[in-house]
Amino acid sequence: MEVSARHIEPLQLVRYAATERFGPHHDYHEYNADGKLGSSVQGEQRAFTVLVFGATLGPDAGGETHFPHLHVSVAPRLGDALVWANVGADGAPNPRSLHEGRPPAAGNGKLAINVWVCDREFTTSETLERVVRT
Ligand SMILES: O=C(O)CCC(=O)C(=O)O
Ligand SMILES: [Fe+2]
Repeated sequence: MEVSARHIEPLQLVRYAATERFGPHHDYHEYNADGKLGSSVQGEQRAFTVLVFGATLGPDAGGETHFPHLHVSVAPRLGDALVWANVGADGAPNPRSLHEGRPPAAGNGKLAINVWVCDREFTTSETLERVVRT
């Protein structure tokens, strides 16, 4: 798959206060019964996620990005980026990309930026309501 900066969705900032979490989910868009990618704006698929951490959380501060199927947990560190594929080489959603944002422990917050790299050019000509979503 060829990618360029034009394949990047509008960036999404995620901010967690202490104890807030983002439960297990996939970043890819699911296919509806009619064969369309349900939450996709322009038929694009989120092929890759680049999660850029905007805060450092120490060893007991929680806030890890956890991949249950892979038994991998990554602690946030300011400026680090975690990159993974949400789809296989054939472009099909890969359920093993399941991940969650664990809650920061009391007294900690977490910031990150989602950079979703899609399988096609993403234009922002659509209305804002359709582009800004989770
Ligand atoms: O906060 C995290 O570690 C993960 C965030 C995430 O998965 C998302 O925003 O889609
Ligand atoms: Fe995610």
